[in-house]
Amino acid sequence: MTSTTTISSTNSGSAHLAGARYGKDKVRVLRVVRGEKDGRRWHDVVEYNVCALVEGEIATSFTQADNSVVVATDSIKNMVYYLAKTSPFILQPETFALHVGSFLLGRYAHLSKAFVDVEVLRWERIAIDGEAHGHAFWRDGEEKRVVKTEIVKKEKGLEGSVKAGLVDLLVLKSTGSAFENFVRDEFTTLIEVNDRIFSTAVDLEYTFAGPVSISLTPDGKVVEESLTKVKDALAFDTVAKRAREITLCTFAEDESASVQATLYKMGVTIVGEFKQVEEVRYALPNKHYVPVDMKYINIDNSSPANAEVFVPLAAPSGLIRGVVGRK
Ligand SMILES: O=c1[nH]c(=O)c2[nH]c(=O)[nH]c2[nH]1
Repeated sequence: MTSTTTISSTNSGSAHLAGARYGKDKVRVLRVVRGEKDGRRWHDVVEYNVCALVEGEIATSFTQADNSVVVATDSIKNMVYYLAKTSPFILQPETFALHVGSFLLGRYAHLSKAFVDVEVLRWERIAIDGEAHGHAFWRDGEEKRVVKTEIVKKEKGLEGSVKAGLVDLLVLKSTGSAFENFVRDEFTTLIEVNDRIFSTAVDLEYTFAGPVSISLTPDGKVVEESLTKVKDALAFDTVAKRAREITLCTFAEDESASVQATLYKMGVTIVGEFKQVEEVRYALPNKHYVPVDMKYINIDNSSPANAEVFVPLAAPSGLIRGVVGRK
């Protein structure tokens, strides 16, 4: 049996377009900034995955097949490349994201909001005899720095809000972690341990206080000085570096009573150190490593003191989320 479906503008009933946003995702770009240091080549490279979406007076492109309001996603991609070449902020992902969004809104009167996310891939300088190389890099793991921006058109200029953080920072400690005194009832099979492996893939997001203002010239050009001001005021790179250090240091040093308790300490430290950070959010999967039961060969590999051989459990994993805000 064959069936056909007819879609016409008359059969929408009480349905309506409740939201509309579009753009280009996974715009992959590597930028080289060539320079010199002490008479030798000194290059900076960044590799970004950019997602740039817009909202505005675009409803008719959905409801009436009206493409006259559509800036092609292909053109949005080309604008990302254009700014990767020309933006003075290309090496600073938060400001670059704000620049891309502001550029789109400044250029097109019918667009009112932009959502620009950037993932930063880790290219670290290769060290030769302890000295950083000028133009050779290695991929230092799959961890990514992430940036999420929202730019909104206001009567005068633009307002931006910024969240940033990191994902997939894999960590493991072989002691200094316990889990005791939890609820015990007929569903409890887990034994209490005062020493266990703690491993997680850190997903961290911090929200900057805002919104920040970004200026446009009367003909819609982004005033770069206004972006410089935002960059300097919020110190994006310092926060990124310290938030990562605080996460690693707290993870390593804390005598952890639980993932929950360690997460809270990390968040409190970041909020305490940076007044421009309003909120810190972590999602920490508890990547379980289970001691192998070796009773079959009369070996104790299970008690915390003797557990040395472990099996990583891919699934299930715990998942602990927490948000630390400012009072
Ligand atoms: O740190 C932990 N928190 C939990 O909530 C939990 N639940 C569990 O089974 N193991 C753990 N570990």
